[in-house]
Amino acid sequence: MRRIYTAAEMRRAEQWAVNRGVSFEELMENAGQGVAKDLLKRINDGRLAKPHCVLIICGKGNNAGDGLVIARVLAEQSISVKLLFVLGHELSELAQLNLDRLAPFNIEFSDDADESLFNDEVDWIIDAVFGTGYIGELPEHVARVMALANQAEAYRITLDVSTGLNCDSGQLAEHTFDADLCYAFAAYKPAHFMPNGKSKSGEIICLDIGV
Ligand SMILES: NC(=O)C1=CN([C@@H]2O[C@H](COP(=O)(O)OP(=O)(O)OC[C@H]3O[C@@H](n4cnc5c(N)ncnc54)[C@H](OP(=O)(O)O)[C@@H]3O)[C@@H](O)[C@H]2O)[C@@H](O)CC1
Ligand SMILES: [K+]
Repeated sequence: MRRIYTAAEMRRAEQWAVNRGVSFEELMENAGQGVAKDLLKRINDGRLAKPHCVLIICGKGNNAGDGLVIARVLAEQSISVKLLFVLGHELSELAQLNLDRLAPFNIEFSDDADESLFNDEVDWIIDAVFGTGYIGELPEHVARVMALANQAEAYRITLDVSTGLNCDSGQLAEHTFDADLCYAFAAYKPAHFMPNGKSKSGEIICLDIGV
């Protein structure tokens, strides 16, 4: 059955899962591990080339937390990972926990969205800035980073929803992340089926994360 949840319905479903005994931490781990597993499968069966370098653009909420789980799994596979933080370093508790777990790995961190970060070395860009928690307008400096990501010669992957796209209304900001591949967590979001949202999501895969 195809589930389509708004941001509010998603939060309720996550809370029910937690009430049944799954932790938020496990849900995040399942989300990140699920994405990494699918990406590694695509490398193994030849649908994607193994990347030399993956740039993960992180916000400060749990969407960033998912990205940081993926960073760990890719680093464990000896894939070079760079992290760019665009909303500062005051992260959600779970994002911080997963950032701390990257300490044993040699991962470059930056909060300077310099054009040189988006060079030819980067084969994949993962958008972990905003998911279902995005409200209001896309901050100008984030829009600038998304524009650089969209111009880069890289394969673009987004987590849950493309940054700049409102998952409930389908409203698009200028320079919304233009994904080739989108991983929706637990359920599709309404915008995935709206023309605006479809145009910025690429192939959409819905992953079961235990919700
Ligand atoms: N919950 C769970 O168990 C699981 C959740 N999962 C993942 O979490 C995602 C939802 O996470 P989330 O709720 O933390 O929101 P997210 O999209 O990361 O961003 C919110 C942050 O951005 C900020 N912000 C918002 N709008 C803004 C704006 N216009 N301009 C500037 N800032 C703005 C806002 O900050 P605030 O304004 O509140 O200070 C807040 O800090 C979901 O899509 C899925 O990927 C999975 O791991 C599975 C388990
Ligand atoms: K995202």
